[in-house]
Amino acid sequence: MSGFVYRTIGMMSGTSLDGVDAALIETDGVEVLRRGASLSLPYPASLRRDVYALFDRAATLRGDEPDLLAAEQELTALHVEAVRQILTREGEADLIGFHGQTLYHAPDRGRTWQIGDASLLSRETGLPVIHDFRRDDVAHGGEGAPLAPWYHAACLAGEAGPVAILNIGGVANITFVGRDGAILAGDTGPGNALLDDWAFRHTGIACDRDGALARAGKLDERVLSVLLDHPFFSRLPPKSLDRQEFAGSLDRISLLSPEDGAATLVAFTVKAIAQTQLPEPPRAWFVCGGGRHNPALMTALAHAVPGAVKPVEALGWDGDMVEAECFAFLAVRSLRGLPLSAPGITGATGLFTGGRLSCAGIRPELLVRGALARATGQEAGALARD
Ligand SMILES: Nc1ncnc2c1ncn2[C@@H]1O[C@H](COP(=O)(O)OP(=O)(O)OP(=O)(O)O)[C@@H](O)[C@H]1O
Ligand SMILES: CC(=O)N[C@H]1[C@@H]2OC[C@@H](O2)[C@@H](O)[C@@H]1O[C@H](C)C(=O)O
Repeated sequence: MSGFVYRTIGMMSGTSLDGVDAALIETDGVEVLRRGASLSLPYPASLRRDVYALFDRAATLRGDEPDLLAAEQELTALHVEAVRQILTREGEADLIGFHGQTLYHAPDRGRTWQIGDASLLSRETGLPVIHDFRRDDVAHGGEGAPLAPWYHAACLAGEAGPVAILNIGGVANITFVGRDGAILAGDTGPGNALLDDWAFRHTGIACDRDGALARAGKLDERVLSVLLDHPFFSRLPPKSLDRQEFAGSLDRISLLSPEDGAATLVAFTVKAIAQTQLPEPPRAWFVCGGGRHNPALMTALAHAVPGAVKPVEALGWDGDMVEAECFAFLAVRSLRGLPLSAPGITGATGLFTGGRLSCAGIRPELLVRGALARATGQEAGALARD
């Protein structure tokens, strides 16, 4: 253990817009000592609709539009509720890592934007909140994503490379760990987001549950090659995506039946993963994120890549909570000034820390004591534990 151990609640609301995942871990930002309570709170359908509508205008939003602020308040309130429920089960915590909802991600334009009111979250919970994890990385020439490789690598400690951790969320991303422990990471392409949108369009259900549509359909090779004809796929990792980057793909499959369209989208996600250029083929692929619940995706993946394909539960992890736990871990790294950026992970020009601290909810005397503790060489965790 290299420092003070923090009981930290991490929260992620991912690109699938399915809701907020929250998990408490005990960590010093280098190792994970304990995984505690976790939960998911679904977005109400109206909030999902409201955020979805914001995606379409994200590039031109200023940040003070009433509908944007209303969505931000509502999703922050859901995070406050998630913290309350975790605290009911865990008693106390030191810190919150708050990812927020990515609205817009364009590192090539120097922007990545996660909405969520960290100051309100801190006031409502009385805890310090680390947020805005991606901005500094972009400022240092990085992609701003993925950041989870830090957590994947910490949890993999002792597992011999070459292995891959594959997250299939709304977007899919990979962490490759070589024999020598070197990490190469990046988004691979679409995950479930297109399939969710397609399923919703045809069935009114928010995802292709258990791959039912895709398993009844046939992949259209010609359409698949059109989908794969996108400049993102000729880039080498590290690289990242905005959720909406491939939204136009749905127009390209619009003439297919619901089943064939779903089968083609599954093949799109899987082919994009399989063709990602890695230093050597992983001997095992451990899959986390909601996509591992889709048997159509998992079966297609097992056929498309060399090496074993298993859910991360094979490593003893909870594949639905990896990202929430990750933002708890990264919050502690941020508090301690440890790196969140690295050239092999995000393409940043060096090792840099990131994230912002909101202490709006902390009693002033604790802040003063926290500052004193830091000045005398103790760690800031003393601040919230007091
Ligand atoms: N039983 C299931 N059958 C099919 N798909 C499922 C099932 N359960 C979950 N999913 C998929 O998983 C998605 C949610 O995955 P997850 O929570 O990992 O995404 P996210 O965290 O929002 O995304 P990201 O990692 O891109 O931020 C759902 O939108 C759905 O597509
Ligand atoms: C900009 C943004 O929010 N990116 C997400 C998204 O969801 C999956 C993939 O795209 C990944 O790059 C990232 O999230 C995870 C938690 C990450 O940063 O590792």
